[in-house]
Amino acid sequence: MQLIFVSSRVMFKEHTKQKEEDIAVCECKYNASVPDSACGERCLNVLTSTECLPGYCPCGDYCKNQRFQKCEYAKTKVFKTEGRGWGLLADEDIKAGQFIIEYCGEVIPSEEAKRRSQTYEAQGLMDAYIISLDANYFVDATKKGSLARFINHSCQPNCETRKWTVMGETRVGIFAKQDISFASELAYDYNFEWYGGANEHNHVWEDGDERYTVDEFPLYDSAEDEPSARLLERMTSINPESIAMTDDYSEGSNNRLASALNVEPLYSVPVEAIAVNTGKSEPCGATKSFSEDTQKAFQQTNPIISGIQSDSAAQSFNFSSASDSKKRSAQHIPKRRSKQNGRKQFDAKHVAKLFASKEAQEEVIKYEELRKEATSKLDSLYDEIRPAIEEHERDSQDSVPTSVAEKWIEATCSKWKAEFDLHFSIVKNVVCPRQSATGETNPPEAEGKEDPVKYLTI
Ligand SMILES: C[S@@+](CC[C@H](N)C(=O)[O-])C[C@H]1O[C@@H](n2cnc3c(N)ncnc32)[C@H](O)[C@@H]1O
Repeated sequence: MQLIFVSSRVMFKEHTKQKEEDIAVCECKYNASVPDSACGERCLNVLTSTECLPGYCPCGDYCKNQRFQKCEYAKTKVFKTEGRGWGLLADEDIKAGQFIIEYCGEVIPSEEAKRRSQTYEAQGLMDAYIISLDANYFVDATKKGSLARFINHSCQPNCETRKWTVMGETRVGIFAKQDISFASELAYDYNFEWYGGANEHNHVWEDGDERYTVDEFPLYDSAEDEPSARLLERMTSINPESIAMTDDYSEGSNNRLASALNVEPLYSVPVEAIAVNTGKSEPCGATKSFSEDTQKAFQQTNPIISGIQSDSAAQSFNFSSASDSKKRSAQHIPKRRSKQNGRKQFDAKHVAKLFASKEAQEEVIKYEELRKEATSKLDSLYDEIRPAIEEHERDSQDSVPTSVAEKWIEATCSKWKAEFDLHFSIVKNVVCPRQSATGETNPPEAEGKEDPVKYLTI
């Protein structure tokens, strides 16, 4: 399996041989009477989520810190769930913290992930199998992957994803969050609650897609990080379109089944060998079907699973993987900003002149000023927090400090609000025109006799 995994990397990403001086060598000494001595919890490499390299670890063959390399997986089995397509269950008792399986697939750069996600979406594939790996790469388990691709989402998961450095490269593993008993369904939190719903704009694949208005919008990682009700209220009231959800989720199940059967596993388990547990109801309750909203949110997004939860993310905000493709790349941030700046703008002063009433003109100009102010505040805030964002890029971590993310949300919301107010004011004055002093509803001197109504489409 490892070989295939590596070869799949070669398709898009050269496997770079680690330089000798970059290899992390721990200081453990194997002691037969202390089993944990050979790279257990206190091993320096384990503490930094880095696997020891065979031939370099002082504990030699006793080293216990090569789980990805040696594919030390727990026993698992694919089964048919009710309403969630295929799922994966524990085929033995699993201990809390235990490495269960690596999330294998084709390692592809973000541009390729973007292209594929669009293709899968166009093909009607509703299941999401693409997850972010690091700043620039994604793992696509749609066509080739390990059994980890069958693990479903749960908001009360018994597993979690963790990133490890193995031979100098980042890899993603599924780990038990708690003791898991035999026959329990495995599940982790896809962490997408902000992905497909209110933050559908984080589906930022389309460079030319002007539907989405927010750049570098930090996402919340866990319940502890929930934004204040005030912010949420502002976000949803300002951009109601972004939470509009459509489509019926149930249609996805056929595609799910087809895709499960078409899968080309990297794993050596033939698909026919998959145990199909049709008669059984949900084995453990760890995974519930998505709520209606979540299902719709899922369907609305392209097939990309949201970000991998990093160990350190507990008190931090998390960028979603979908948005990661752009957000995480240092080159992308300025590019996106210039795109944002180059977005079709309109001249509010010119629009204001089209109104007959002085009050209407003043109101539009006032809101235009407020919009400019909010935009420039957001721009200067960007410069202020840029080091933190870039640090995040370098680390390839999923998190930026909460304080930075909060500031960003606040400023972004203010900008949204200012834009909304401006647009609202124009629409209101077009729909309910105030009369000018001369009793006219349109300005006699309107340049070129433009129709103000056309600005409604701006
Ligand atoms: C990584 S796949 C998981 C395996 C998938 N169930 C299958 O049959 O191949 C992710 C997809 O499974 C479905 N899924 C995952 N968790 C779910 C849940 N709790 N309820 C409903 N569908 C779920 C969604 O379609 C999602 O895009």
